Amino acid sequence: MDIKKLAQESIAAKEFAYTPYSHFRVGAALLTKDGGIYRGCNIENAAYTPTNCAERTAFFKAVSEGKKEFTAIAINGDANDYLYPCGVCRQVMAEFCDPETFQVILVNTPDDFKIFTLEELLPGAFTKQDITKATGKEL
Ligand SMILES: O=c1ccn([C@H]2C[C@H](O)[C@@H](CO)O2)c(=O)[nH]1
Ligand SMILES: [Zn+2]
Repeated sequence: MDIKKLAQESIAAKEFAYTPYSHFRVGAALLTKDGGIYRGCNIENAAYTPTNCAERTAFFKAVSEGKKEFTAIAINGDANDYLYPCGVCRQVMAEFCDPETFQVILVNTPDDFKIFTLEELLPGAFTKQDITKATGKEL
């Protein structure tokens, strides 16, 4: 999968963003290990806190359809700059992705992006391995 294509998908994913409060649209394109792409957009709410970020929308769509292995996510916001995922979304990524290899691609334009590993963005994340260590239970 070429990065430019995933970057374009993240921009296209903003189309259905539901943002009557912030007017700030975010799109994400999540690449599965088997080459599928799940798009996500942010979905806001009058009560504010139920708002779902684009990144989590993409993850939850994929997981709800049985996908649990991912290689990369591209993210694009309306800011004309790189948009870094929030802490909650980083933690959701850590649940499903290998921190050393999963690529987080911050898209400014299809030709202008920055790539980080998840480990760089959320070093030492708390994961199910920590629970296994503490309880001896394989999860
Ligand atoms: O990484 C981010 C950061 C923000 N937002 C959304 C949440 C809210 O709808 C709007 C303004 O914070 O942008 C995302 O979807 N992803
Ligand atoms: Zn988020």
